[in-house]
Amino acid sequence: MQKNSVAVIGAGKWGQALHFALGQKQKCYITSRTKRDINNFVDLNTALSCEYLIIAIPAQQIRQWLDEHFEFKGQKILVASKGIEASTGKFLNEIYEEFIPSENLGFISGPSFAAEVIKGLPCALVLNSLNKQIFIEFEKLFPDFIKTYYSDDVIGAEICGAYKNVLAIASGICEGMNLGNNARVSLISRGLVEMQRFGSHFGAKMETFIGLSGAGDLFLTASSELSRNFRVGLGLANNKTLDEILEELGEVAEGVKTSYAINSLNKKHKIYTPIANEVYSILEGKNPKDSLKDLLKD
Ligand SMILES: NC(=O)C1=CN([C@@H]2O[C@H](COP(=O)(O)OP(=O)(O)OC[C@H]3O[C@@H](n4cnc5c(N)ncnc54)[C@H](OP(=O)(O)O)[C@@H]3O)[C@@H](O)[C@H]2O)C=CC1
Ligand SMILES: O=C(CO)COP(=O)(O)O
Repeated sequence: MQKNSVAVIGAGKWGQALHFALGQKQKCYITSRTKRDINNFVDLNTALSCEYLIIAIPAQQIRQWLDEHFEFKGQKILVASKGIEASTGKFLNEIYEEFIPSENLGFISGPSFAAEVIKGLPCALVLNSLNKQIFIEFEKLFPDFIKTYYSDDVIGAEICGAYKNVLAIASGICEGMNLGNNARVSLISRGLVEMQRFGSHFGAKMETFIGLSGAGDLFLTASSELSRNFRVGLGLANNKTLDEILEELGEVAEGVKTSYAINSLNKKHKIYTPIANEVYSILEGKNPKDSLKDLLKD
């Protein structure tokens, strides 16, 4: 293992933004499935030999990627994805822990559009780990324009990062239906309560939901067309098919698959999640106008 070396795995929008950010203080390698003309782009084996890895591949692809490509050699890992595995309902920390000891793992959360980070605009992130030493070591790698906070509420951060994407779809639908500011903010506020109810079932801490990981990332994603998930909602309200929307997007919108994961988890654990239920039903073909009526009377 190359001591003190840093690599990002996954050169999508977020991977490239993190590569830019981490490249400010030290050399930062990047690798991806598709070769790209980016500074310090290396092959996967070179990246995997680095001591510090930041992994930014979509949630649904993580298990297969870890299974086929990853070998644990003591690397310290920061997970940058946000989502829940649809086929199993597993949170990303649960998947990673099948391959890597939890003391080597950290999870990034908080409001952070890649398009702004890659311009060097200021932002604040939370680095969540059961092992504070992971935070101490990764914190030093981040540039001055990013303020980092520590939390040990890994499950809380995972749930916030995943759930807010589903709520962003709901908010985009609300915007696309021209329901007005009152409706959108009511939806976001009740969404926060719903996300916290879901999270507390799995042992997440209350304070995580009112901080950067919860309210912070939810307010950002559910109120801006910079969000891919919000744009999925706009498309659904405008009667586009999901296939058309995802084709136009050309990037991952994690809230779609995460809606399916939440739908099975809330049925299994009997958690009251009316907004996520309606997003799932709309993805399955329900008319958003009928969802609105049901949400108002429920
Ligand atoms: N964009 C943002 O603002 C933020 C995104 N995130 C999260 O980061 C994650 C990645 O998002 P983002 O980078 O924006 O998504 P993009 O759609 O821009 O990129 C995803 C990248 O993942 C790689 N990839 C896809 N499938 C596989 C696979 N099977 N094996 C290996 N690599 C694969 C692809 O690499 P290749 O092109 O080389 O094939 C692709 O470029 C998501 O979970 C997202 O929610 C979190 C915070 C902010
Ligand atoms: O997670 C994000 C910002 O914090 C990005 O959200 P989208 O994936 O909806 O663009």
